[in-house]
Parts: sequence; C-alpha cells; structure tokens
Amino acid sequence: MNFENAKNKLKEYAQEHILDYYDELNDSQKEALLKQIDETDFSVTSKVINGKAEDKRGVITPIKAMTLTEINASKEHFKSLGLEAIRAGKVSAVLLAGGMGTRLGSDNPKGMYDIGITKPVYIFQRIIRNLLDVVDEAGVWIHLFIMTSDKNHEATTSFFKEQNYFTYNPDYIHFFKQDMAPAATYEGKVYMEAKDKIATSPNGNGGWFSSMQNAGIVDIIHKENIEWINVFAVDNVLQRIADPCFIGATIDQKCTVGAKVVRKADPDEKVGVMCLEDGRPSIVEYYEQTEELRNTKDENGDPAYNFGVILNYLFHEPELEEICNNELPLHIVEKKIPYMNENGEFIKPESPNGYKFETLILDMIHMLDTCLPFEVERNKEFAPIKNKTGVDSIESARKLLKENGIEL
Ligand SMILES: CC(=O)N[C@H]1[C@@H](OP(=O)(O)OP(=O)(O)OC[C@H]2O[C@@H](n3ccc(=O)[nH]c3=O)[C@H](O)[C@@H]2O)O[C@H](CO)[C@@H](O)[C@@H]1O
Repeated sequence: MNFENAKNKLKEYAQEHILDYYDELNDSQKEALLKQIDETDFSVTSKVINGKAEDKRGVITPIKAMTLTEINASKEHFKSLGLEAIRAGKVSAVLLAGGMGTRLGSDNPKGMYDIGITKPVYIFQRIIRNLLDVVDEAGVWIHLFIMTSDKNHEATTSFFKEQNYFTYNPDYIHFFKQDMAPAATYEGKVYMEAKDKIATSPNGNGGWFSSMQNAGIVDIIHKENIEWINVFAVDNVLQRIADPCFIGATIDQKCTVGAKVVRKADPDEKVGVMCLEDGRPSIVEYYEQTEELRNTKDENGDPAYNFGVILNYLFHEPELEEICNNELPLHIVEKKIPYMNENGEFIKPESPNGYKFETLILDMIHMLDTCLPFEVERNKEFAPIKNKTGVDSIESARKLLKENGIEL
C-alpha cells in the first residue's frame, strides 16, 4: 500500500491522525506503518455509537442441559461412540491461546505460566498432558491446532520447541495466528503505540475459524477428513480435551455443537450462560448479563440461567463453513490501552482509557441450529486461571489440581 492509498483508507474512517508523524519516520518504519494500515480493519471503530455497540439481542429464555445424571445413564454408549470417531481420525482440537496473560501480570503468553510448586508445571504442559490421556486411550494422535497472535506467536512456538512439545507428536501440532484489531479512544479515534505503530490487540476469540481459513489450516482439516473440532481455552488446567463421552453425546444427539457447562457457583460468577434466544441456542457473556437474568428463578426456585460455559465447545466442521461469511456481532470492551501521548511519550494507563473490539466464539452458537449443553462436574473439569490470587486464580487452580491427584 502506498502513502496516497493509506491516506484515502484512513480518511474513510476519520483516522487520518495515524499519519501525523509519517514525515519523521525512516524508510523501514514508513513501510511498516503502511503495511499495518493496509492490514487493519478500521471499520470496527465506526461501530461505536454513543460509546456502545448496538444491542440487537432477541428474547432470552432458559435452555435445558443434558445433566450429569442423564450423562451417567448413557456413559458407556457415548464413550464408545466418541472413541470410534477419534480412532477414525474425525476429531481435532483447537487451543485458543491468542489472548494476552496480562491479568496474571506477565508479558509472556499465558500458557507459559509456571503453576508448579515443587517442580515446573506450565499451563501448556497441563493441557498437553490432558490431551495425551485421550491419545493414550484411543491409541491414535489427534491434530492440535494452536491459535496465537502477533503479540505472542514467536514466544509460544519457541517455547513448545524448547520443551520438546511436552512429548506430543510435533507432526500433529500446527500453529496459526489470529487477526488483530485496532484499539481506540472513547470517541472512536485509534490509539498509536509509537509514531510508526498503531495500537492493536487480538480481535477476540470469535475470529478463530476465519483465522484458520486465512492460515490454510482448513485445508489440513479437509485433507485429513476431520469432522469435529474441539475448541478450548488456554486457562482451564483441569479440562478434558477431545473427551470421548462429550463427543459421543453430541454425535448421539445429532447436534452441530456441544458446549461443556457447569452449574454456576453464584449468580455473579464470570461465565457466559447458555440460554435460548428467539428459540435458538445462545450464550450471554458475563459482562452483558442483566441483574434480571442473573436472578431469575425457575418453577422450582432454582436459578433459571444456571449453566455456565467453560469455553470448551465441539463444532461440526461443515456447518462452520456455511456460517463463516456471516458477520459476528462486535463486542466493544472498555480496557486499559497503552498508548503514545501528544508529546510522543509512551503511557501505560492505570484505569481504562478506551475500547478494544472483539468478536466472541460464543456468538457462533446462535448461528448454528442445534447445541447440546453438556454438564460436567466443576470440581473435576473447571480450574480456570484468570487472576493471580482469589477467585479463578493460580491458588484456586492448584487446590483443584491437588484434589484431582495431580502433583505440582
Ligand atoms: C468470550 C469467551 O469465550 N468468554 C469465555 C471465557 O471468559 P474470559 O473472560 O476468560 O475470556 P477471554 O476473552 O479472556 O479468553 C478466553 C480464551 O480465548 C483466548 N483468546 C481471547 C481473546 C483473543 O483475542 N484471542 C484468544 O485466543 C484466550 O487466550 C483464552 O484462552 O471463559 C469463561 C470460562 O472461563 C467463559 O464462561 C466465557 O464465556
């Protein structure tokens, strides 16, 4: 992209200030900035209307989940269906590791965090170990696709190499990068990180499938005749990945998606909740749950929206291709955005100073026709690490790992 084209593109979105320092840059900086302007989707900034994204939610009603009791009654059947699919090479996994580990106060990718006490136990290591349990049981390797971002790709890939892929077969590990989105002020003006660099951040975990397409990963899926993709978060060190019982239940129920859910610990727990939206399966993310939704009770006096997603979904791949051109809703999130001020100084703000733009994986559920909310025991499958201490922290995860007999 040349200077004139860049100027025109920025004008369209009222972001011309990005080129304010262009004349001061050397040739390689100029080139880098023009490339970034070319690759960045600025249209997101025009979606800020009075500081908010348009809210187009339908009518929310409760959904029924397959409960532990129901699952236990058919466990062996589900398990054998799932193992059959795995052994036929129809199942793959996607690790979402494009987010930053900022809440842990580390600049490294979250998966590199060492949660060990007497020996190093990295988050990535726990995840691979969990997947290896199924590989050992099924007797076949499972393709694992790992989503990174511009900010952590190098660090993640070198770490896996250095750790010898935690004994996983490297032929079955494939990395791909997710796309980035600009960060902006409350007025929708894109922040600069430096004179030659726009402030960008990973564009939310909703971009995982389109990023897989852009990176050519979907070609591997086709070539290998993979039908199911188990997508999961980097931060839950206890989750079962490519869980045969979960896979079998989703196949048995003829659903396009399966979503692992837990009963919420309390109405304010920071998990998205499963529901029906205009009669179709859907999820309301925690920061968008109203007081009313959190406190509604069903006819038995139990919370009506009690099934929280743990971010472990099983997608039937062909339907993802059908919906991939549909636009996912944009979520506008207030965040602390490091930026360069008008004096050219780099500032790391103490409190939120603008918006990041994200699409979320949970919005894909509403686009697909059928979803099986599949209950799992929270003490056996949900140990998310979001914070250093307190709720959903390294401390709480260590406690749960110990309870499950895992040495740290
Ligand atoms: C949007 C989403 O799914 N939120 C879920 C997430 O909340 P949570 O608040 O943890 O969601 P985050 O967006 O922080 O991260 C979720 C996962 O997505 C990855 N990531 C995130 C952003 C990005 O641009 N790229 C990327 O790969 C992260 O590395 C992480 O593995 O986990 C909770 C369970 O613990 C669920 O109840 C929430 O519904």
